[in-house]
Amino acid sequence: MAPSQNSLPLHERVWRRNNIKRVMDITVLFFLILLLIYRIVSLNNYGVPWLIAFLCELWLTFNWILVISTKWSPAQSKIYLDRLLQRVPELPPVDMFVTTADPVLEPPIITVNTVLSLLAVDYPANKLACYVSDDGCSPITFYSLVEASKFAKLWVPFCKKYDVRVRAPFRYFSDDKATPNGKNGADLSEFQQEWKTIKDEYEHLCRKIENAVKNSTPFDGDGEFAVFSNTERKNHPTIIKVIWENKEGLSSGLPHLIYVSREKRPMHPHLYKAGAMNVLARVSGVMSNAPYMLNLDCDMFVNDPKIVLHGMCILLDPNTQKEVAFAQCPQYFYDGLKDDPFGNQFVVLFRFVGTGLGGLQGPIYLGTNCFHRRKVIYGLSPHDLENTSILSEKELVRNFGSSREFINTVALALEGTTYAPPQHNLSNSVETANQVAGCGYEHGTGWGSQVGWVYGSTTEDILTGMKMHTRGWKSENHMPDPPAFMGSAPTEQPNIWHPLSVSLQFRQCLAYLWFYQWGLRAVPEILYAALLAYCLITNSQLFPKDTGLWIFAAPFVVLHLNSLLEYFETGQSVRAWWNNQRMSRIITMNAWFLGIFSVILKILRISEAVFDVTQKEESNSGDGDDEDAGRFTFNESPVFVPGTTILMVYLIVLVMKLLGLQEPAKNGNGSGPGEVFCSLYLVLCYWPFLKGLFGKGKYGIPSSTLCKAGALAAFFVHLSRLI
Ligand SMILES: O=c1ccn([C@@H]2O[C@H](COP(=O)(O)OP(=O)(O)O[C@H]3O[C@H](CO)[C@@H](O)[C@H](O)[C@H]3O)[C@@H](O)[C@H]2O)c(=O)[nH]1
Ligand SMILES: [Mn+2]
Repeated sequence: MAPSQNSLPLHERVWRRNNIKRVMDITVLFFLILLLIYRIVSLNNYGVPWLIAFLCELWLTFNWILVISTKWSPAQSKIYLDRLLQRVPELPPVDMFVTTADPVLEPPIITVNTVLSLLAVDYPANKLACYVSDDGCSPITFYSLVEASKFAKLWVPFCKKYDVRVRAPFRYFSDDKATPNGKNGADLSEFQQEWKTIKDEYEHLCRKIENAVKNSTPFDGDGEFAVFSNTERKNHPTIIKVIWENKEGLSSGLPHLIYVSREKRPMHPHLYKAGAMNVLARVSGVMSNAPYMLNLDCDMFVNDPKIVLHGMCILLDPNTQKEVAFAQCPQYFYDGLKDDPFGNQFVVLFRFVGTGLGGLQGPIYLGTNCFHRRKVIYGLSPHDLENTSILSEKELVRNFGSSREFINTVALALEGTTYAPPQHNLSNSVETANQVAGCGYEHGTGWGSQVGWVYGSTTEDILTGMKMHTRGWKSENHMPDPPAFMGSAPTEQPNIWHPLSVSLQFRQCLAYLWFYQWGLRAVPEILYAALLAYCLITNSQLFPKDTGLWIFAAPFVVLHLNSLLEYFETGQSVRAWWNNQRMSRIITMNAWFLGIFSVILKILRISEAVFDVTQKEESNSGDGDDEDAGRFTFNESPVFVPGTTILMVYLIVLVMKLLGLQEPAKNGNGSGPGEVFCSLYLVLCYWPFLKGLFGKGKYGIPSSTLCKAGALAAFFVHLSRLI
């Protein structure tokens, strides 16, 4: 019997065939095991260096097993939008969150674009509310949003009328061609007329915001902005402003827009983004209490206007209601530099590890581009769903805090019986919202541990997602083409010191490090590099010279071929592959290596973690002919010391080898082609540093770094000759 229309799923997991990849992966594993056996068998002849090499290779093999297991059965979700539209008579409300933290590092115009792209999504506007959390407590950000909401009254109808795809105006207008999206059969000249008007309006908006940024104190004591006077970023009361309310509840109108700056007091912990998200959860709870949430960082924008509908296909599917906690879209960046010189695009990572996780319990939560269920954020686990008895009043207060009004909305959200938001207008709930956004509200409650975004790490996203997974929820990948969301690509080289200078808890750190397959690999990688240099200096062997050498060459070749194929499969160039290959060596041996250090310092309580917000840029010039765009820049940060040291050691070693300055080999076992090849490979990886040795200004390695690295390198060479 054919399934009735109503039992057809709204979404499905589609498994990808990947037998060729499996064969390749297993081949690599086979060679790695062969190599380990070879090492053990011949250990007696070579002593300690081979033992260390064996341990490093053991680690690599272990890591590889983890990788294979993650990638083994990739799956992706396929959604059926038409079924959703036919079947679901009433779409549920969705609350959309944007976080921003610093009006300087995160220019308001970027946040404005994120917000505009959200306000313009294809979804009944009376079901949407957009909340912007501003940890910068900036009147300029507020002002920009007020102005943006005025512009939105033109922008949103324009987008919908002409079915504009990219609804972030700075991206839309970066393409100078005024061509409509076709289908609507619109009158071309009418379109061009409107296009021109809207473009002018957008430029006007940009100018207003720029001016506000320039004259930084124009708002003192002035009406709406009075609340911002006498505030400091880290010391101010809660500020909540309803910038726009869709009072008539028009589905074709504009979604609500609410500005939220949570209370900050010097003695209260800031709790970073997780703190901001939890305040957003509560504030939206008392205002619109939508059963679903979408959250975006301020530098992401909607790239597919149907994305909220997509998200609902996954979360409303009757088959997943009891299983899927969240739907995660990848974090792609537009306008990355050609061939990804800094290896920060992660296309291959999302494609292979992302889909791999998609075939397991589901992708990790990336902190942005994600749809959540409110009740899961509130700590519900799948088996609580059967268990209809809802938490007692006392338990609710213990977990969620003492606001009665808020507790009532929590009870509704947990029951999930009704979509209906509280029937009142938003301004009536501002007072309660102020209360639940206070910095003392969470004291003694379950926020940050039992409920909400998890505290204790600035990678709150991974922890929060992990918590849901450990409660038994699944998650789904959603990777439409074109991508659902795009971010402003860091066109600078990544601030490679940043990832681990944040406060990671150790176990969380392990999970995080493993996931990106860098992290702890810094230790064996640095060891291996040191060992190789040592062997060349002392003219001893790390690799066999006879036919045994192929046992080492084979996994090296297959491993590289394997990853090269992944780049081809995702439509990238050899160059992009090599850049990423190189960057992963550099990042591992520099940033992660120092990161491990900082974690150790943190464990020993010697240093406190710091968190800085990543600099965001509004770039829309993707021109690849800017020669310096892909060039590495250096500064005096300690992060460049290990890399410079390694490069210097290898240059010394290669010169020694060339000039025959090595010690005479003991019993004829001198270093040979294997060692030389690997050294050349490493120098090639460090090419940007080599250029840095000769570069000028910010493109050159500063002399203090050169001195430190030089001293370390000389010390290393000397030490190697001693032992
Ligand atoms: O105290 C803070 C710090 C940050 N943010 C916001 O958090 C977001 C992410 O911060 P960003 O500096 O962009 O960090 P990234 O390292 O680029 O972010 C990645 O890593 C974070 C931590 O794992 C995730 O939360 C993000 O979603 C993910 O994009 C931004 O919107 C910030 O405005 C706050 O609201 N309050
Ligand atoms: Mn970011």
